[in-house]
Amino acid sequence: MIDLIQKLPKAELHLHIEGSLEPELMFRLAKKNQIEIPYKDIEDVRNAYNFTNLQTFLDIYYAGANVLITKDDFYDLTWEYILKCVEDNVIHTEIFFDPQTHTERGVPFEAVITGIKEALADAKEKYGITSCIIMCFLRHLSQEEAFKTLEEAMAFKDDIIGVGLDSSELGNPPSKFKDVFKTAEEAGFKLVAHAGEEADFSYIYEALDLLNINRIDHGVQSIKSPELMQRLKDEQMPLTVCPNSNIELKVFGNYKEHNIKELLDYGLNISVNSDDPAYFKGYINQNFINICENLPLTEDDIVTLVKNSFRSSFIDDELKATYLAKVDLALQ
Ligand code: HPA
Ligand SMILES: [Zn+2]
Repeated sequence: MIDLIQKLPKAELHLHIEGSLEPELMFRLAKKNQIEIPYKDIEDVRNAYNFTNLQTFLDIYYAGANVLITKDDFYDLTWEYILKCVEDNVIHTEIFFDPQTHTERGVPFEAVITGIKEALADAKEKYGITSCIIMCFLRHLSQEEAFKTLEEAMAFKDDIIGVGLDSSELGNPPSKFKDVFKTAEEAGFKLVAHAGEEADFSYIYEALDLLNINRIDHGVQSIKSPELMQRLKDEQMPLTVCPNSNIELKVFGNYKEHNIKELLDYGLNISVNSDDPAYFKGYINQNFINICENLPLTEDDIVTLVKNSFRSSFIDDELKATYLAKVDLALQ
């Protein structure tokens, strides 16, 4: 099974670039930029990555992002993630970034997007890896602030395929961002949102009905509503599931309790993703390995999960067909 996971080309659809900041790079950038971080060494960092829920993770994740200052820092961050894509056979990736985490600290929007974009252009040239960029609004901030961020993003519209919604879910429902998502939709952005990660399935209904999203990030709480399950199946609405994240943030007690096999068996459009791999003990292949070792997934299930990742991506139909053919070729 591990062989199969390794050899299949994959797409990743749920990856926060700030969540791919490995402790080694964090230390290097902290030193270069003279930013204080609350860790004495790498082991100290790893010990701190012991989360009890989403918020305890986010506090540490935002603190880590403070070391990112210049365009080159964002380039290096993105390039290191690309090297992991090469290792794990990810041939297409749709990455999230959180501009407000950086602009709030005085880092220009342009430095963030340009650093990411240049690394992705080099990834295409050197490795043939294709990519898109999705800008997320921080849901613990106001809709007004999201509107300001959207306005800033308009200067880089050609570089950003869609908008998303992340950060502290509980108490910040999709309805809070209804107007800004409508404006983003009218401007031609694709729409995604984290929903039903920690909060109940009513957040998934809101994301579908009020934000009109194209994909749900996480969505694992949908299992609590038979009616929602039927709808997600009928619409083949993609759910970008992140197993390691769900275990590290205690959404499920352990891998054996994860519901990905049930969601898949029901007929939902599920893909596997790494979310914040530097914080959650592994990149995409490790996510596949962890679920395979703990759940009765078959080889056909793995192929379905991988094919779903391409089917649910924002690439055009021709490239989708090319990539799906590559999956079939790898199976021969
Ligand atoms: O899993 C997540 N959920 C919400 N916000 C996030 N920001 C990074 N990762 C996450
Ligand atoms: Zn996420």
